[in-house]
Amino acid sequence: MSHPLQNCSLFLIGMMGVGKTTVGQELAKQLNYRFFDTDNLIERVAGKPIPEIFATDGEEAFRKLESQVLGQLSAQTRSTIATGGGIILKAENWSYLRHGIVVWLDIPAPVLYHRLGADSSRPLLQTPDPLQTLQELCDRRRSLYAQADLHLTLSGAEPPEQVAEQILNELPKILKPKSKANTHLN
Ligand SMILES: Nc1ncnc2c1ncn2[C@@H]1O[C@H](COP(=O)(O)OP(=O)(O)OP(=O)(O)O)[C@@H](O)[C@H]1O
Ligand SMILES: O=C(O)C1=C[C@@H](O)[C@@H](O)[C@H](O)C1
Ligand SMILES: [Mg+2]
Repeated sequence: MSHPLQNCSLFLIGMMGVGKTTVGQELAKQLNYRFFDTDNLIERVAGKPIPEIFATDGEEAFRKLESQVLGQLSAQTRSTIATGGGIILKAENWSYLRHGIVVWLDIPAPVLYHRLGADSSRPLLQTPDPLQTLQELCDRRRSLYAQADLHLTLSGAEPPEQVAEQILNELPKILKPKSKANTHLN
């Protein structure tokens, strides 16, 4: 039976710690899709971990690599792609994200803080008050994340399998009305 996705790729966006990597892997398993992670590919291209890229080359250089990696991935079909939390910052990146369906995972900042704990692999959170930084980043980025095709508001208590199922259940709602709406327009 063909899935309504029709081989289209899924891009997961959202703040660091929302579970883009974890849920992306689960979705790939359920859909029999390939899985890619921009953060992981950036580290492979640069030959060093993200905190080191930020420390030695700067955020600007990281963002450049991020766009390059996303541009290459946008040519892929049948893939779930976990993106970095800041992928939504550049307009250029949206032209790549629009090659697939964009899903925003949205979890309150305090839950993200609890999840990430003392994880030092997120350079933007190396501040005196990481919870406040997370909250400010969430607030500043909200209108950009909101450009996604699908918005999942989660409490953070849902296991990854359930989040993946919820995405798959909601996809037909955003895929079908599009063609129906077009028919109504004629
Ligand atoms: N649904 C979930 N329930 C509980 N814990 C989760 C869930 N999803 C992810 N986690 C945990 O939260 C942490 C962050 O998850 P993950 O790395 O998938 O987030 P991310 O969105 O990819 O973050 P980043 O943008 O920094 O790459 C991990 O420790 C992961 O095991
Ligand atoms: O939110 C962000 O800007 C980031 C999130 C991570 O996924 C990494 O891409 C990097 O740490 C930057
Ligand atoms: Mg990730």
